Amino acid sequence: MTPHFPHTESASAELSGVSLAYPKGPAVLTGLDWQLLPGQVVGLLGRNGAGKTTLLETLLGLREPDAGRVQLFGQDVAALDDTARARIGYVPQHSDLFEGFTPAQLLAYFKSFYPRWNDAKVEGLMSRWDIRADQPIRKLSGGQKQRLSIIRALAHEPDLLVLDEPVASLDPAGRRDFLRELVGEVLDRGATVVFSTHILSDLERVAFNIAFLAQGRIALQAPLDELLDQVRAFTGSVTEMAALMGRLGLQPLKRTPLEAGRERVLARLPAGGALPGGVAAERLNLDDLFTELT
Ligand SMILES: Nc1ncnc2c1ncn2[C@@H]1O[C@H](COP(=O)(O)OP(=O)(O)OP(=O)(O)O)[C@@H](O)[C@H]1O
Repeated sequence: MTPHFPHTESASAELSGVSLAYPKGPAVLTGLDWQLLPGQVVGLLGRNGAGKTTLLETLLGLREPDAGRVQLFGQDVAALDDTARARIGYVPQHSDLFEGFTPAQLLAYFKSFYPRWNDAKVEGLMSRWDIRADQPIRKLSGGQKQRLSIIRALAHEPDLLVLDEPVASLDPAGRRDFLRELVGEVLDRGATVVFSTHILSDLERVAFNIAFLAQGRIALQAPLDELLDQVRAFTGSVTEMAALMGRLGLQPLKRTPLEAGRERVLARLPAGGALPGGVAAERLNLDDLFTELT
């Protein structure tokens, strides 16, 4: 189920024509367009090195693109005012928490920066996620540090929450609880949550939007249940495939040449669209989609 929020609200994040290459390095983002709306939970999928971290850092204004425009809450990311800044929460892939602080000291420190801070939420999560507030952070396990970093990012109730591989060091129970919390954020307040992950099964638990990053662009973004329902693989000769795509009015998402002049074409049927009789097509699961689209 996709929650609906008023259309008048502007995108939480909007990237247009964003390109970025590292000095002497590869082109990572190549004319990328992306829009994140209030009320969306978006899982960002891409292979190792596809540029997920680079994309999230660029979205947050931590990296300056070579070309294109990044706007958060309708403001240019390079010139965000303090109010807009306070609406962002970020959990980097490797959090640098102050190891000598206790969690209580760390949270008190961050609290001082934000006009809004939900103490009840912090206390609830600290006890549910089993983090002692009064021992030095360096004594926490990797998973506990990651949870603390997530609590820090949720505490000021951000309208845009960006998490880079947040579940990597959480155990399966921790991941499930964490995902529930994320979805709660969205349903409660219409926040936007975007996170990168490699763990496909996590995405299957909740009706997330999935964005596939490949060749420097968002190849496709849609609610997972729609993708599983609508994306099909067709196989036939190149001429048959071209005729079929034309007849059905479909845009190929991916074409893979096969032997003997045949090809496999991935395309997305329109919502509620049915295939005409006699046309065979294969459904894909999330693993297949990941392999084909990233
Ligand atoms: N600081 C940097 N300088 C030069 N090249 C970089 C830098 N950071 C990343 N890269 C390169 O840019 C590409 C994208 O890296 P990035 O970390 O954004 O990918 P990713 O999708 O997050 O990868 P992973 O899933 O492995 O975390 C890679 O080829 C990487 O080697």
